[in-house]
Amino acid sequence: MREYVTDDIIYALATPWAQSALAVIRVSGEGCKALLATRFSRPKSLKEAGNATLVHGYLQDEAGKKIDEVVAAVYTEGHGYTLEEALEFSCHGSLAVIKEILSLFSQLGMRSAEGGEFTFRAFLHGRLDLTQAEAVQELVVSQSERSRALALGRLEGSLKERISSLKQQLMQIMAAVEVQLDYAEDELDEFVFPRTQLVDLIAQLHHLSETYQVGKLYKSGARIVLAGSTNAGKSSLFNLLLKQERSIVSPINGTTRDYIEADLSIEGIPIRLYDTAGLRESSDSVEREGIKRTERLIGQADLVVFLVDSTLMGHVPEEDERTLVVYNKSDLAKPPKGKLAISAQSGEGVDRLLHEISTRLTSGFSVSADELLIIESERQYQLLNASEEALGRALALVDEDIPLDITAVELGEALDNLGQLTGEVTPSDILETIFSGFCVGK
Ligand SMILES: Nc1nc2c(c(=O)[nH]1)N(C=O)[C@@H](CNc1ccc(C(=O)N[C@@H](CCC(=O)O)C(=O)O)cc1)CN2
Ligand SMILES: Nc1nc2c(ncn2[C@@H]2O[C@H](COP(=O)(O)OP(=O)(O)OP(=O)(O)O)[C@@H](O)[C@H]2O)c(=O)[nH]1
Ligand SMILES: [Mg+2]
Repeated sequence: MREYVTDDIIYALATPWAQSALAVIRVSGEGCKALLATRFSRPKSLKEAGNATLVHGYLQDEAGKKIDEVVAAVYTEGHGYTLEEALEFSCHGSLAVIKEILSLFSQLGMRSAEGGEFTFRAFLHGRLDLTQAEAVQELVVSQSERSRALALGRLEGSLKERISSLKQQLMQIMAAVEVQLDYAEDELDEFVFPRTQLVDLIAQLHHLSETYQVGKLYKSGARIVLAGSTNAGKSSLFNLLLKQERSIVSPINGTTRDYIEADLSIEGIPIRLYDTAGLRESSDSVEREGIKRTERLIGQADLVVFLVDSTLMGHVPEEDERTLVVYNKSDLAKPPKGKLAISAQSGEGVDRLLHEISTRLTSGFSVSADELLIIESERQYQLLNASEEALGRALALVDEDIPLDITAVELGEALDNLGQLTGEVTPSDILETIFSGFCVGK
């Protein structure tokens, strides 16, 4: 993998490659103001502009031909997102304009940025630690109100602060051990290992790493399959949830053949929802293939919403943690008492169903889904686990009265893992992997 060079001038389109009202092209690196002043209609204004100022003018080519009328936002060194001297050009969002400006920038000898390179520089110059840098991308890709709010919290440093507190506690334990190792035993009062603190620290680490279950759900979402006999109302419910007539609804049994999928969000959880072919014995080979696919989807689902037609009842499967039985057509027939009932026609009971779905998906978590600090990065999860495991080993060593210097090694490893989390001791190839997953221009 290519190492990021960090002392040159980089540029990138920060908005989509598409026609729009405005487009933003950002530039970062020492000397970018003076360099771009050579292609700006008001070179002196740009060169001398102070931090956080806007300069209006034209970008023009070497021959002085105007490319576009733009507004340049100016950041001086020590300011702005990257903490480097930087510029942002807001131009007209035409593909022709964007192409010409990018080609102008390339001719000037600046380098087109790799994914995540602006954020990498922000990290390098200390604006963000690694948990905050990861939160930037998590914020960019967040799709629900909740994952947005959680990512913003991490960007503001909620996770960084929590890790810092955990590190502080660990270092206190390590300091006590060091004192004991550094001085001969007879110089000290009898040493008591701070066992309670260590046990407590392990519990805190465990709690934080367990929030990944929730984070993963809000980030990657869940697959929900609507299943049931033909005519139970699966397609009607599918359309109702999507607020759109996506799937064909008809009183004919076996209307849906191939499954249909769509995305929605239920109480902040991203959901991929499947409408499937109704289950019944069929002599039609096409329908049988559809039913086979339904069965395959059921096998892969995080949750199966099994619809039962209350007017017919028919086959009702066992409820389990992956299967939610729902009685439809409550407007026509009374469903059994105490069971979840809806009318996909009138919408009655659907809010309760949505809430039940969200409860099901978050049940079994050892931390509350309402937790304010939640991690969603697998990297962070693994480092927290590694740290927790090292502390677990340290505790076992203490309890077996093994010499303290061996315990100290485990404590050191736990600290090292926390350091990798925030990026103090993260090898450069790992950093590259993290940042290269970001959007270009971020
Ligand atoms: N135009 C623009 N919008 C953006 C960004 C950006 O880089 N440019 N961001 C990035 O992707 C995010 C915001 N991040 C930023 C962080 C710090 C500063 C900044 O200039 N900080 C000032 C101090 C500000 C203050 O005092 O409140 C500084 O360092 O002097 C700017 C943007 C989202 N919106
Ligand atoms: N009265 C009433 N009719 C409903 C309700 N839900 C669905 N229906 C009707 O039941 C019939 C079957 O509905 P669909 O949504 O096509 O059923 P399905 O489960 O997708 O059926 P297949 O695709 O054949 O498996 C249609 O005529 C719907 O209008 C309901 O809650 N109340
Ligand atoms: Mg259907």
